[in-house]
Amino acid sequence: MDAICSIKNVSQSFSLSTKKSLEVLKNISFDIYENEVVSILGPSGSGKSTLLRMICGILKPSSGSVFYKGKPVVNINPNVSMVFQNFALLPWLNVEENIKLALKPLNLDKNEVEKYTNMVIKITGLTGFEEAYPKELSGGMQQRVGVARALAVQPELLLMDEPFSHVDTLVAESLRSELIDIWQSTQNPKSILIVSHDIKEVVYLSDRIIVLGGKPTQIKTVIENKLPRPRDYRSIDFLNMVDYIHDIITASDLPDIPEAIETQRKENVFEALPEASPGEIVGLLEFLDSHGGYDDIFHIAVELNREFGDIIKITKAAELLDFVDTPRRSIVFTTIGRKFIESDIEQRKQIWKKEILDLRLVRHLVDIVKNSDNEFLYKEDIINEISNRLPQEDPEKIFKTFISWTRFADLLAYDSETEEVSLQ
Ligand SMILES: Nc1ncnc2c1ncn2[C@@H]1O[C@H](COP(=O)(O)OP(=O)(O)OP(=O)(O)O)[C@@H](O)[C@H]1O
Repeated sequence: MDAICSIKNVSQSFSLSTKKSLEVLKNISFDIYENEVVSILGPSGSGKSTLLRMICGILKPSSGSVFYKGKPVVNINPNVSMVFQNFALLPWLNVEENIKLALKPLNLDKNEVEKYTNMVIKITGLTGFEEAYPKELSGGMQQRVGVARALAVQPELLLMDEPFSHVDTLVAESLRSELIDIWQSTQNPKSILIVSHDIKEVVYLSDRIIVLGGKPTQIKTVIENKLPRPRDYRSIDFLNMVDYIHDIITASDLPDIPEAIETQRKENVFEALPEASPGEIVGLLEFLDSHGGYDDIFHIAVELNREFGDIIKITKAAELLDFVDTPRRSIVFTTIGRKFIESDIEQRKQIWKKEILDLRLVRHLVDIVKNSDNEFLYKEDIINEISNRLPQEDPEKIFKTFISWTRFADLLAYDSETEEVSLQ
C-alpha cells in the first residue's frame, strides 16, 4: 500500500535571539497510510506542532522532505485540514458562518456550500446551534465547531493538534468516540494524524503510536495498537497498553541507572535544568511524604491531576537535586530528600542552596554573576552562556528554572523590568 503522506529524514532548527540555532527535530521519518489513525506522542516542547506545520506546508523543514502522495509538499497542502487545541474560531461569526469561511477558498457554488455545511453540522452534533456565537458555547461545543470546520473541506488527512486538551475529561471522551464514529462511517477524513501528550487519548484513538523523545527530538519507538474498536478506557487490555507506554516513556526519560547522575557529577558535565519550579518540586516531596515516602509515578500524576510528562519533569528535577531516587516506576526519598522535607523553611533553603550549588551549571552561572564588575549581569549574558554550554537546550527555559531555583535559595535576584540578574 502506498503512503498518503511520508515524512522523510526531517530535521528542524530554529534561530534563537542569541544568533545560535536550536535543533528541535532530528531525522524524523514515518508514513501515514489510508484509513488509519496515527498519533504522535511527545512531551511539551518536543516539536509536535512543528511537525504538523510541515505537513500542512506552512513550514519548510531545515532538511529532509514531506511528501504527499509521492509529491514534495512545498506550498499549503490542500488535502489536509487542521483542528487546533484552542479552537481558533472567529468570535464575530456564528457557527454556520465559521464553517462556511473554511469553504471559501474552494470557490464552491452556493448549493454545495450549503450541502457541505449542513452535512458537517449534522455529523458533529451541532444541529440547532447554527446561529450561536462561539462565546455562547461550552468548550466541548466550540471544539465540535472546530472539527466541523476542518471536515467541511472534505480533507483526506485530518491533522489534530491536542484537540481535546482544553475540554473536560468526560466531554473529551465523548468527542473522541464521536470522531472515531465519523471517521469509520463517512470516510471523511480518510486518515487522521493527531498529536498529543495524553497516553489514554492516543491508545483510544490510534492504530499506530509514534513516541517522540530525546534532545533534539527523535522517534523513540512506534507502537502498533491492535485493540478492537470500540475501545473501552477501563478494559484490562486498554489499561495494559497504557501501562506499557508509560513504561517505555519512564525507561527513556528516567533511566533506572542510579549511578547516572553521580557519573554526570563526577565528570563535571553541565546538566540541563528540567523545567520545574521549587514550588512544584516541594509539592512533589510533600505528596511523597504524605504517602509514606514511596509512590508509583503514574499514581502521583493521577492524584495530583497533572500531565504525566509534567510529573516526569518534576521528578527529574528532584532526582537531579538528590532528593529522590526512581527505581523502576516509583519515586522514593533519598536521605537528603527525607531531611529536606522534615526541615523548617530556613533549613530547607540551606539544603536547597547546597544541592543546587552541587550542579555544575548553577555553580558556574552564579560564579560569573559574582565575578562580574558590578555583581550583576543581564539576562542576555546568562542566556548566551547557557547556549554555549548546552547548545541542544532551549536557553530561555533553562534560564527560567535557574532564576527560580537561585531565588528560592536566596542566592540571586532577577528584575524582569531591567532584565538584571544580581546577588541577593
Ligand atoms: N518559530 C520558532 N522560532 C523559534 N523556536 C521555535 C519556533 N517554533 C517552535 N519553536 C521551539 O521549538 C520547540 C518545539 O515547539 P513545538 O510547539 O513544535 O512543540 P510541541 O511539542 O508542539 O509543544 P506543546 O505541546 O507545548 O505545544 C519549542 O522549544 C519551541 O519554543
